Amino acid sequence: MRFVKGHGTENDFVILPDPDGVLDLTPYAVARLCDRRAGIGADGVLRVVRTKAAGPGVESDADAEWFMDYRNADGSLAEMCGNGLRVFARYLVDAGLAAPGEWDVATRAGLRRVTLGASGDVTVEMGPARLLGPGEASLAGTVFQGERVSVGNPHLACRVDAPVTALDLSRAPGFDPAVFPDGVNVEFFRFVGERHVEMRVYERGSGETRSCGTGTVAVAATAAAAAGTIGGAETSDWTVDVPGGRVSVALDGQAARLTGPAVLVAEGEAWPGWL
Ligand SMILES: N[C@@H](CCC[C@H](N)C(=O)O)C(=O)O
Repeated sequence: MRFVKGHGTENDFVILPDPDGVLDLTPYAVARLCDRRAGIGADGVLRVVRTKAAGPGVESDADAEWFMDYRNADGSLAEMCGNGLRVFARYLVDAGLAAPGEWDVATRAGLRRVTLGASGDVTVEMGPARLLGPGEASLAGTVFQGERVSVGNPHLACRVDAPVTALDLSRAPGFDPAVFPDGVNVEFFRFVGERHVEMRVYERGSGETRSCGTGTVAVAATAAAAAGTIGGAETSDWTVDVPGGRVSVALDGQAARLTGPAVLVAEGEAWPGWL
């Protein structure tokens, strides 16, 4: 099994080229690949498959040649992955499977437009960030109030006043499964300047990661609402600092564009029989 390793602001992925959809990618295989001691190590897997070969549940006539089949490190499926999509697009261009420019990628959350050159940052149209009202999560006995946000996948963006480095994210935040029946990605963010926030995230299915693209959009939308710059015609550009680097989020009403790096670091072959 051939693989490529890449990351977007240190949210890292094992990329599995599978253009014709022949791989039997079980949750067990994903978890083994993502294992940082016994496997290759990653926050998730990006299977690169032609939309028409992607199988049940994916519209084969979708107006996109490629489907991003994203899996969390524990093997679970997720609807969307913003950092993963930048890395996915960079892989397609570097591998000669797509030309630099603008085109759509199919995801479980629908089509997402990517824009990229032959090198450099990648921009992704993230679709709407829907603010769904208040919610809460607990961390080491402390309850944090936040905003529930859908960016295709579920988020809870909690504003804090202290530096986010002070938080203990070694354990999963607690939440009410009746409020989040499909689980939730929990972000903690703090304003550090005008339209500038820092955040940390505990991802559903992957644990604490060094960045989460959909999470940065959830945070920017929540921060913009707190600052009174969302919901109207007004646009706002946000800088989001994460442990793995920095991304920008441009908001226009509910629409969001995420821009940031996408880096491919290695390619290889899984040892025959290992999985
Ligand atoms: N890291 C991703 C989000 C991956 C999916 C998430 N863990 C979920 O289960 O919804 C990103 O960059 O958006």
